[in-house]
Amino acid sequence: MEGRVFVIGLGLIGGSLALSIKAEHRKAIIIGYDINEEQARLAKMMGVIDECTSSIEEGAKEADLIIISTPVTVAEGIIELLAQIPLKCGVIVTDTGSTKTTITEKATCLYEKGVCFIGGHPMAGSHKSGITASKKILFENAFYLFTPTSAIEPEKIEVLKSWLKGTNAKFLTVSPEEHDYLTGVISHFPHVIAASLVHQAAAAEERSSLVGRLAAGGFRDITRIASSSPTMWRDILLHNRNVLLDLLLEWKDEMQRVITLLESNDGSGIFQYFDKAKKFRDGLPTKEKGAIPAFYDLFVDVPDYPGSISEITGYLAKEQINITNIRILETREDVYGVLVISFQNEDDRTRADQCIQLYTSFETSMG
Ligand SMILES: NC(=O)C1=CN([C@@H]2O[C@H](COP(=O)(O)OP(=O)(O)OC[C@H]3O[C@@H](n4cnc5c(N)ncnc54)[C@H](O)[C@@H]3O)[C@@H](O)[C@H]2O)C=CC1
Ligand SMILES: O=C(O)C(=O)Cc1ccc(O)cc1
Repeated sequence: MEGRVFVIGLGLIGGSLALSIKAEHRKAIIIGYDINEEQARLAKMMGVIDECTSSIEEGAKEADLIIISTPVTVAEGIIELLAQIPLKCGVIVTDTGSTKTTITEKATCLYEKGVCFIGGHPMAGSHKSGITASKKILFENAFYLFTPTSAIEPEKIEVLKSWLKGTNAKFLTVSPEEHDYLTGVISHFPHVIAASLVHQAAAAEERSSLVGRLAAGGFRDITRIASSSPTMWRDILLHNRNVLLDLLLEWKDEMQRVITLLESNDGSGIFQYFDKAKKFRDGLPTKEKGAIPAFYDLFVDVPDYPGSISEITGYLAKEQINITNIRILETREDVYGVLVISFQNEDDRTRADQCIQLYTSFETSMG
């Protein structure tokens, strides 16, 4: 497709979308704006956008597609601003916010002006933020949810999907309310819990300084999302307040059940509690990319690890398999270390597993 795409908010998501749009639509011109001039300067320097603009008014007026990829409460103000300035006839405005009900309500001011707004949420990302974390393949195989109102013509949704084809995401349409409930359960609430686990460990560290050292492995992994942007998550919580308040009350009941099981020394009840959770979790799809990116980790038992690491990375490089992270778990220092190698996707992990098995005699597992 040809035309002008205006991206407002040049962070992880805005940058990644700009890259995937440009990859698919070579002739499109991508214009970017960020309140943080350094982000905008970097975006231009990295070739993520073709041009920078110094105001939303300037960037918006000739745009065929406007993508708002700022924190959600900021997006509300930008929608209001867009409703007050001249826009090109036929323009499509979309956003990438993690919440949809408030934003869709806010966008009424655009519909009233005859401007098409289609709420969007590419459900992939990272705990990292900023333009430097952006990448073209971020949304590959991820769900991309749209929340158009009934007033939106289906052809407009098709045009938006064509613009976003290069994301290689799986497009789905849901209502804004269903969106906020689903993401509340599988994304927003887990972020609250991850932060609360970290708070608990931080408080425990007052009692024993060993907490931090022992938390380095598994605990650090399961609380990774607590390292996400506090600004972004504050805004998400404020937008999805009602869903989260309900979920927190349900969680309190859930914790009360565990307290009761423990107080009554109910071994069979405790077993059931874990067994039911295990069965549900084991039944979750492994090949789908959910809202919270999975860890595509490969565990390799490595004796005498300094030499083994370069050997393994050498084989992976030879097969052109990209590694996103690598670390050692020192379980039994004297005999073995466990090398944990993280990959971008399932395919890379499977290839890496086959590669290591082909070239070495190290034991591997998917964890
Ligand atoms: N981080 C993630 O994993 C995901 C985030 N989202 C949503 O996408 C949106 C963007 O998130 P990220 O890219 O991760 O955040 P980010 O922090 O990487 O980027 C946001 C950018 O917006 C800019 N910004 C803030 N106020 C602005 C304003 N008034 N005008 C112009 N630019 C402004 C910031 O300077 C920053 O560069 C958020 O609404 C978030 O909820 C959606 C999917 C995944
Ligand atoms: O980094 C993670 O695990 C995330 O949770 C990424 C994420 C953040 C916000 C979204 O709306 C969707 C995905």
